[in-house]
Order: sequence, then C-alpha cells, then structure tokens
Amino acid sequence: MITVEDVHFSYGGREVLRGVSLTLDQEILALVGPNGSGKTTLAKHLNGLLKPTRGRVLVDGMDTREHTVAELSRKVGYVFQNPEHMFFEETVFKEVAFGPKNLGLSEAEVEERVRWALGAVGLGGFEERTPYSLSGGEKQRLAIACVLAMRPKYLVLDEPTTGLDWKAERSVVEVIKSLRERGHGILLITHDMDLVLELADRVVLLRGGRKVFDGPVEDFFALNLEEYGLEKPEVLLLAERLNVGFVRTVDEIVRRVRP
Ligand SMILES: Nc1ncnc2c1ncn2[C@@H]1O[C@H](COP(=O)(O)OP(=O)(O)OP(=O)(O)O)[C@@H](O)[C@H]1O
Repeated sequence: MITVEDVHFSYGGREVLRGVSLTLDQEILALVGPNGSGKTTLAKHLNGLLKPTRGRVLVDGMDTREHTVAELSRKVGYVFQNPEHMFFEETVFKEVAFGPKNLGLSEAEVEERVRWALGAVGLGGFEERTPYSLSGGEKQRLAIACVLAMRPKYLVLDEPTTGLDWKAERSVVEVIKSLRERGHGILLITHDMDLVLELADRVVLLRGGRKVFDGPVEDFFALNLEEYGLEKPEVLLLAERLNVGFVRTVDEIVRRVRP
C-alpha cells in the first residue's frame, strides 16, 4: 500500500499541497481537480520525484525521503503526460529494454520482459519501429510498456488519454483495465469524467492543494460537481432523469428500464 500522510509541499515559498493524506492499494484511484490544484505535484511524491516539505509518503513501508527515485521506481512506475519527450532510443525494443537493462538483468530476462510488456499493451510486432514513427496512441502505450517492463506494483498515469482519438483511447483504457485485473494499484490523473466513471474504484478530489473529497466513485458523482468546475457524464444525467440509480454505462440503464 502507498500511504500519503499529511503532505505539505512548496515550490519556492508558495505552498501548493496543504496537508494531503490518502492511500493507494490494488485499485484504480482517480485523482481529479481543477487546473493547478496540485494533482501532478502530489503524484510526483509517490515515486520520490518530489519529497514532502512536511508529512511523509510510505511506499509499502518505505519512506520516500530515505530512498532514491531509482529505488522507488521499481515499485512505482510513472507515465508522464506527453510521453513522446521521453523517448531517446532508435527502436521500440531498445526503448522498452532500457529500464530492465539498468536493473542489471540478463539479456534473456530483458528480452522476456520487453516481449511481455509490449504484448500487454498490444504493441507486439512493433519492436523494430522507431518510437518517433508511432501514432499518438501507440506512443502512449509504448510509454506504459516502458514502465511495465520494470514490473512496478503501482502505476501513476498522468492524463493517459488526452489528445487520443476514440480508437487509441479505447486501447489505452483496455490496458488500464487489464493492469487492474493483474493486481496493480493505479493512480489515474484525469479531467475526463467519462473516464472516471468507466474506470475508477475510488476518487480523490483536490482543490487549492487540499483534499476536498475521498470516497467511492458513486459518492463522488453524487456531489454537486459544478461547484468544482467539473461536468457530470451524460450517462449519469440520463440515469437521474430516469430515476434508475447509479450506473456506469448506457447498457445498465437499458437493463434497468426494461428488466
Ligand atoms: N516546477 C514548478 N515550479 C513552481 N511552481 C510550480 C511548478 N510546478 C507546478 N507549480 C505550481 O503548483 C501548482 C500546482 O500545479 P500542478 O501541476 O500540481 O497542478 P495540477 O492539478 O496537476 O494542474 P493541471 O490540471 O493544470 O495539470 C500550480 O499553481 C503550478 O503553477
């Protein structure tokens, strides 16, 4: 489990996290909130990229202040927004192999991990392509594969579907679902409320560096979201009109109105 305990953080003299606590277990936790509310800053605390000015973060009991990013990255993989800036190898294979090689694994083990990670994100057969030649959705999946090859227990995904077309978004969503099924804990940063509805088990809402909500996805969508500048998914507006209770999909609505 990852435990964030009363974390404060300042850039220069400006405090942008003001006492945030949360836990992440084997689940999809959506981290939402307006621009500038501190989501990315908080997420960077999970693998030690940032260390709290006050409070602490424990990753399976390891205090992030006492461990390097390299050590913590074995447990917590971080997929950045706009991952194309991350790629520097000539081929997809080498790109994914980079992390496991640095772990000092044998060539056979590295190869096994690369094949597994590329398969997991549906990029088997792309090994010899240049990362730059991939489409936006393929780049996003390559970034996830690079992190998966390190076999981290937890993953932070920062806006993983932003800018993707429908088909590319669907394949990234399927990857995220399969990661949860494999028992990973996932922190998903997103502004997309449809994605939250589809994927999240739990939601944490930040505003002005403070946590203003932490609970099951159903309770989150019962909030007055407009107050936080967030829009309720249409599926839920329709479910409310039809008085069928909380649903995640149109199919569920149909089943409830026509039993
Ligand atoms: N490197 C930095 N130096 C100084 N201030 C920063 C830095 N990074 C972020 N900030 C500030 O910290 C606050 C929180 O930023 P952060 O990126 O964590 O918010 P966010 O919720 O992820 O926003 P968004 O939804 O726009 O991605 C913002 O006011 C931002 O301007």
